Amino acid sequence: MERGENGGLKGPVQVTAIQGDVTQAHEVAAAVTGAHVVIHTAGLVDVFGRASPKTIYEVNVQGTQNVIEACVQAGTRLLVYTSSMEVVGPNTKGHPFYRGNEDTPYEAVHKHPYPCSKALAERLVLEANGKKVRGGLPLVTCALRPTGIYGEGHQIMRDFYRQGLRLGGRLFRAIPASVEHGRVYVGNVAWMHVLVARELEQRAALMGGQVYFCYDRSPYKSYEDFNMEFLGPCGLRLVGARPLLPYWLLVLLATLNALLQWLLRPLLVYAPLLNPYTLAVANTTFTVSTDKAQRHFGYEPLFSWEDSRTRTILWVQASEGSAR
Ligand SMILES: NC(=O)C1=CN([C@@H]2O[C@H](COP(=O)(O)OP(=O)(O)OC[C@H]3O[C@@H](n4cnc5c(N)ncnc54)[C@H](O)[C@@H]3O)[C@@H](O)[C@H]2O)C=CC1
Ligand SMILES: C[C@@H](CO)CCC[C@@H](C)[C@H]1CC[C@H]2[C@@H]3[C@H](O)CC4=CC(=O)CC[C@]4(C)[C@H]3CC[C@]12C
Repeated sequence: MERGENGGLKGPVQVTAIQGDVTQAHEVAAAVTGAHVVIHTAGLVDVFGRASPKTIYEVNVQGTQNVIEACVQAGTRLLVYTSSMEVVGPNTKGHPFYRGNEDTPYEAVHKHPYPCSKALAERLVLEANGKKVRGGLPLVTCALRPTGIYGEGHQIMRDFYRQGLRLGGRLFRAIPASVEHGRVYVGNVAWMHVLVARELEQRAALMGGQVYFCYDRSPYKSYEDFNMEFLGPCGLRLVGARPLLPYWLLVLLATLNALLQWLLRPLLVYAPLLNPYTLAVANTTFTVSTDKAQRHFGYEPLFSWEDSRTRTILWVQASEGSAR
């Protein structure tokens, strides 16, 4: 094997897939045994009410506890956790987080099961830093907090695309263009995980117990305007310079959806995109501006904004066939 541009090994890599459920401690233990470093990215991402709060807790919190325990038992010293911007905010009060970094003071108050579970899991991971693993050496942990991830495989983007096609090539603006969202390309999120996994052992004193936002050079835009960077070249247009519906009406619709979800629960899972939580997140500015990952372990985005955009557009276009 030879060395690539970034100093990493280049060439064929052997991967062994082991399927398992993070809520089952023995399955996690079997997967972790013999590993030098663990990247724990499994999670139940549900802000739509598809899964129960109990299931979200079991997967995201209990599952993470199982991963930590497995590292301790197996003597695995290095653990990288995929956390989320959601452990910080937007909070229930709708306070904007504008160009914030890892040290920006912010009142992180949550009620929704998903951010609550991610916050609890992140705390478990950070508190486990320094814990003795089998053999007596200390565990070194850190948590990465991606902002909204986009790229190939982004299901919500595909849903918006299909909805736009059904509406004759149009989407209707619901959120003011002035509400900005931090977004990060999936390839850069993955790259940051690889770098952390590579550097954590050598830089344990600096990186152990730390959190890092996952960021790149994707532009700050509203959720809808950002999606149009990809959906526009695929033939859709966003109608309205301002939201077409007044905010109070969106709140009413979101509340009705939540009520319907509750009423229909015994019969079926009604989980539309719009609910009071997703509306609040979409309608609150949350943007990150930091260089902590660059300072601590030399992170630079592997994919430029232009590459990330092109790759995502190609993926949306490729999904067109299956959309009709
Ligand atoms: N999608 C986003 O915008 C963001 C996601 N994240 C985090 O990134 C991670 C990956 O999320 P996505 O790729 O978006 O979601 P995803 O749903 O595509 O991936 C989650 C993965 O976890 C696996 N998983 C779920 N329950 C499991 C269980 N009980 N045992 C083992 N594996 C299980 C799923 O099979 C899936 O492969 C999650 O931890 C999520 O919280 C963080 C910030 C933003
Ligand atoms: C009101 C609608 C009008 O078009 C738009 C609704 C969009 C929402 C479904 C999304 C807006 C913001 C998204 C969340 C954000 O990117 C942060 C996230 C981080 C995570 O860790 C998981 C996913 C998510 C909560 C993401 C989910 C979808 C939105 C709420």
